[in-house]
This record gives sequence, structure tokens and C-alpha cells, in this order.
Amino acid sequence: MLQVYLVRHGETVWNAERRIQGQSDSPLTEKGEQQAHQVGERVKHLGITHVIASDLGRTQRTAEIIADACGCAVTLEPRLRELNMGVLEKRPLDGLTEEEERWRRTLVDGTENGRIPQGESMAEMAARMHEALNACLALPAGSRPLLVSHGMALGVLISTILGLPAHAERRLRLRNCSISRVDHQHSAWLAEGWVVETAGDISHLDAPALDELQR
Ligand SMILES: O=C(O)[C@@H](CO)OP(=O)(O)O
Repeated sequence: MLQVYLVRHGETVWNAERRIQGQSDSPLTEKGEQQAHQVGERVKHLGITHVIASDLGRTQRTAEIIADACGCAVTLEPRLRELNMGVLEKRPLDGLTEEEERWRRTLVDGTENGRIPQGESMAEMAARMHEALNACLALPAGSRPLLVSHGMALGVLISTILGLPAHAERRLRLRNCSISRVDHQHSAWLAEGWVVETAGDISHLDAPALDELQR
């Protein structure tokens, strides 16, 4: 059985400001750095062998802190990036025009191939996230990877493993530096392949963490 840990990055400046990031980036806040250290403390005795991170700055920084605690190196994986949110990136969630809010809703309400102008669909993101997860199956036997990614990206991955539509991620709260785990296993009882062990665990954090854009 392969166990894969999934971590959302620590709190960022734009998370705290309720500003949409997507594939744009803002740095971790001081609290975000602390959260990453708390993940490191939590996972450092779990035998993590690989820390694999989205190549955006906020995930790289979170991954460096966790990898330091685990004594391993960080590998960058662009397929773990957050959803490309096109023209809504860098926009404040509370300041969207009516048209922008309609684009956002089309994205998250299950409209087939719904996307923000110049952005990516949930299905496209789900496909690349599954590719990145499945790539872990090629690691040497006995590996225990930890992936550092993003709120919607991980939410879509977990939702679709469960057989739910991608936009079901809106019903899954993945706070900054929450830990989830999925296992790839062959069981006589559970479904073959990936199963979800835990989602959104924040018991290692000592202060309330934001969910995506504090929603
Ligand atoms: O991009 C963002 O602003 C949020 C959206 O959910 O994701 P994350 O903070 O996890 O990158």
C-alpha cells in the first residue's frame, strides 16, 4: 500500500486579504510559516521520503519548511498548481463585479467545462492532479511521499477519488496547512486503487487556520 500525504500551503498575504491567487502568488504570512513548521513537527516521524510541491512560491516555501523537518529534499511538480483562475486572479473576493461573480459561479456550480475567461476548467485541473498523484506509484517501493498543493486543487483531487463531481470540492473545507491522506491499495473490501484515509486534519495547528479565502 502506498500512503500519500496531501498538505495545503500555509496562510498567505492574499489568503488573509481575501484576494484570489490561482496561479498568481503571494508570500506566506508569519502565521503561514508557523503553520508549516507545525506540519513539519507533525509529520517528521512518519517516514516521509519525498516532499513534492507545486512550483508556486507559497507551496515551495511551505514544502521547504516541511522537508527540512523530515530531512528530505523538495521536488517541484507544476501539475500540483492551483486552478488557473484567469482574469479573476489578484482580484479581491469582496470586490468582484456582477460579471466577475457570474464567471466565478459558473466555475464552481458544475457547469460542464465552466471556466473563468483565460482560466482552466475543473476537469482539466482534475486530470493533471490525478496524473501528479499517479506519478507517485512509480516511486521506489517503500516510499512515502508528501505533496504540497492548494485548496481547490486538493479538494478536486479528493472529491474525484471519492467519485464525486469535481465541483463537490466546494463542500470540503481544506484549511491552510491541513493534512489529508490518500492510500493506493488492493483490498478485498474497499474499492481498488486510491481511497481517502483523512481529509482536512488541522489537529496539529495551535491556532485557527483560514479556509480558502475564509469562506
Ligand atoms: O488561489 C487561491 O486564492 C485559493 C483559492 O482556493 O487557493 P490557495 O490559497 O490554496 O492557493
